[in-house]
Amino acid sequence: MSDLFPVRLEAARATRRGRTLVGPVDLELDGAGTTVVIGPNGAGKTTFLRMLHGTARLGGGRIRWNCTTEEARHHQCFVFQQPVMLRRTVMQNLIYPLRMRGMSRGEAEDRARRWAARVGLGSMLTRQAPVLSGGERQKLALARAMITEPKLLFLDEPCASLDGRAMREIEEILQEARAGGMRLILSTHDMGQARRLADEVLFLLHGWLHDRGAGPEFFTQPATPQARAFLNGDIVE
Ligand SMILES: Nc1ncnc2c1ncn2[C@@H]1O[C@H](COP(=O)(O)OP(=O)(O)OP(=O)(O)O)[C@@H](O)[C@H]1O
Repeated sequence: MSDLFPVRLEAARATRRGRTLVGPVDLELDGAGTTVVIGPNGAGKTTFLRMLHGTARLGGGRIRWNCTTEEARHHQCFVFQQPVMLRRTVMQNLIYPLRMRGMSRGEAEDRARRWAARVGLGSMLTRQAPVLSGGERQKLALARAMITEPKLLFLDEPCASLDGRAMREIEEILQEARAGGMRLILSTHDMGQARRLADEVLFLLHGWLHDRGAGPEFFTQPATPQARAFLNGDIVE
């Protein structure tokens, strides 16, 4: 299997009913670290992630992975802001993607136990997923995505419904995954989280990639006045 990266977006546009929601975007992303996508409400962060993942309609331009699109999709997972759960137990939710990939039940259950413990759901394996709290569901969604060891993980506002402690736990898991070589692309409204996690920042505004920078520098020296205003907490129009 060739690596997924670099991935190149060439005038890529996400459209819906003839309307451009994001783009055109020209961008090359390489294969290491964490890219954090920020921007005001409605700027297009979710749509941008979905366009890269292949679940938002590409209305123009191209996205070229360093392998076939099929291979690239096979090695990536997406954690949605409102995770969709099977109406089954935590254990069944965790083993499902592994069983789909042909893993034996015993091996899948072992791995599910390890991951449940890792995200703090070790005592909830027999609980029905729909009765979990928002934060627990978010952790289950993360574990269910990471359990398949994707090379690339998209996360849309992964900590939106979490308290401080849960957020720290999730960030630790993400940092570990990154250290282990998993490529992360995530959106967040939380600038503290963006600073803690970002190797690279993409700033979107009105569907445009407005600014881009390496993590630490972006936060101290954003290139555009709009990004500066956004980081200052001003209203950006
Ligand atoms: N399915 C859809 N149909 C029509 N318009 C859509 C659809 N999904 C998103 N949009 C529009 O596309 C634009 C970008 O939305 P998107 O959810 O990607 O932004 P966002 O930056 O993730 O927003 P937020 O921070 O509020 O989650 C918005 O104007 C939104 O209303």
